[in-house]
Amino acid sequence: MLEIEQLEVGYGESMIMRGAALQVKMGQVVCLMGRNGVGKTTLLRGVMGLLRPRRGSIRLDGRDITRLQPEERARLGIGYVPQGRDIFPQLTVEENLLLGLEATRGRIRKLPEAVFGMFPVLHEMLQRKGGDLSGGQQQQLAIARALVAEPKLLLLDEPMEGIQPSIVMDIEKAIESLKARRDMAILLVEQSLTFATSIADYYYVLDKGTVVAQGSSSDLSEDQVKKHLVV
Ligand SMILES: Nc1ncnc2c1ncn2[C@@H]1O[C@H](COP(=O)(O)OP(=O)(O)OP(=O)(O)O)[C@@H](O)[C@H]1O
Repeated sequence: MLEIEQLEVGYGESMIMRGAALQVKMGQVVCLMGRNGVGKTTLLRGVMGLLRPRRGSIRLDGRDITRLQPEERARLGIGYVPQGRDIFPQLTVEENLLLGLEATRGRIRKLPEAVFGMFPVLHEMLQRKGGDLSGGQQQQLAIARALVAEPKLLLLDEPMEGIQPSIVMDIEKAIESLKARRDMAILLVEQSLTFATSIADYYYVLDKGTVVAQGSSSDLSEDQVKKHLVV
């Protein structure tokens, strides 16, 4: 459903990704790994259209989206949860979630109940300001805001980073339940070997602007992690 070929993307003249190729199939959870600064976030931003690629192509369900604007990609069903719980602290939880519906341009008008099934705390805190939530709750809100638009491809940038263990478990469960539905593909940046081997189907390791290792997550071994990921 997502096919990236020979992608070159970066900032100004500095190309961070230099020929990355990867695929995510419908129903799969694919884990993007690599040392700090190798360009995992840059790749996700390229897929969302926040950075314009210099070369290469990005296809969604066979359609070339390489030149489309982020809003158009959102409308085609890409949801993006950036690193660092990018929610609006002054708006209520409900208002934050309603903003997530904007991407659908009226296709979905009501917040889907399934999101509250996944993160019940958000239902309890609907009228609270986003800024009053704990870090982990804000991350749940950021994920829920992407989910209300019912994306078919969800991009998650280190959703578990710096979050208390109980909420990490909730987020892992949410990802598992999304995977079980088999109507969504998930591409996420995550460094935890346990997560990669337990929930993800496939992994890619990035280094020096390209993919240096990939395979089925069940084959991901500690040796490979040491070889590619430990500084
Ligand atoms: N706005 C920017 N302008 C210029 N260079 C940038 C910008 N953002 C990131 N970079 C550079 O791009 C490179 C890749 O950064 P990126 O955030 O994609 O890496 P990452 O693999 O996601 O790292 P981390 O795990 O630390 O988040 C880094 O060298 C970084 O300094």
